[in-house]
Amino acid sequence: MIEVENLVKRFGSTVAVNGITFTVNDGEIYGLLGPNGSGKSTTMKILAGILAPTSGKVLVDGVDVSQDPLRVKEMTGYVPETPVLYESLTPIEFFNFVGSVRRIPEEKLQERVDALVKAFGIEEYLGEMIGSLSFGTRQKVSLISAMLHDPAVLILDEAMNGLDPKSARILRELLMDFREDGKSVVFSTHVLALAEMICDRIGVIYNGRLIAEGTVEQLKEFAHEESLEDVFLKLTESRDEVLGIVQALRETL
Ligand SMILES: Nc1ncnc2c1ncn2[C@@H]1O[C@H](COP(=O)(O)OP(=O)(O)OP(=O)(O)O)[C@@H](O)[C@H]1O
Repeated sequence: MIEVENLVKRFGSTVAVNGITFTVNDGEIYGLLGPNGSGKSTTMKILAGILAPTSGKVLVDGVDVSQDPLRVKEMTGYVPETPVLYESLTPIEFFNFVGSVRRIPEEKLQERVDALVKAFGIEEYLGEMIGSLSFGTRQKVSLISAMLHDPAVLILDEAMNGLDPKSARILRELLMDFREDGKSVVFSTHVLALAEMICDRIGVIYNGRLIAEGTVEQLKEFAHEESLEDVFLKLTESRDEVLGIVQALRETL
């Protein structure tokens, strides 16, 4: 379970996260939606113990991320928006490195590496340097490394980026199993159809604030709209702007 209370993050004069409160229950996939620069990645980095909040509280299974970020990192698997990987290692060397840092018993590590590598179909790249791999394959390496220690919580920042349809489906199925096992997932995406498909609840972030929260049906009701896209555009005050831009383009082109 993840409890976020009145979270604030400032970078100098920029308020990236401005008093966000939400809870992700055990066995729940929580989607974070919001326009570019609205504060999703910053929020997720704080949840993962990567970034310290300016103020507010984050508890992961009752552990305060400000007081014990190491414990939170042990419980959490985090996939950043841009994979941070060692370019000169091969995937297998990287998985072994992650295994030793996370102190995963040898046998368990081997078992999980084998299963996840097979699931994402990257067997043929295990001996290549990570720096030489395609974007999608690097994303798979990042995903696998985040799941090796069987975390109780997964923080996935646009994790479907670059995945082909087969791998995207496999990740979706894995997330369903994750939910079934009572774990918590925070999932950001710009692909609204994907959010609709996998998220139990969605929080809409705009200008660092959580402006709406609920199931897709609740959000549609709240915004009096029929599609999640219209809900999103209305809540983030983008719809009139989109119409204006399209109109101007039509007149010009
Ligand atoms: N390290 C940093 N230093 C200064 N400003 C930052 C830093 N990280 C993020 N910001 C700013 O904080 C705000 C929120 O950024 P964030 O990356 O959290 O947005 P986002 O919702 O994840 O955007 P996107 O959808 O484009 O990934 C932006 O104004 C961004 O420029």
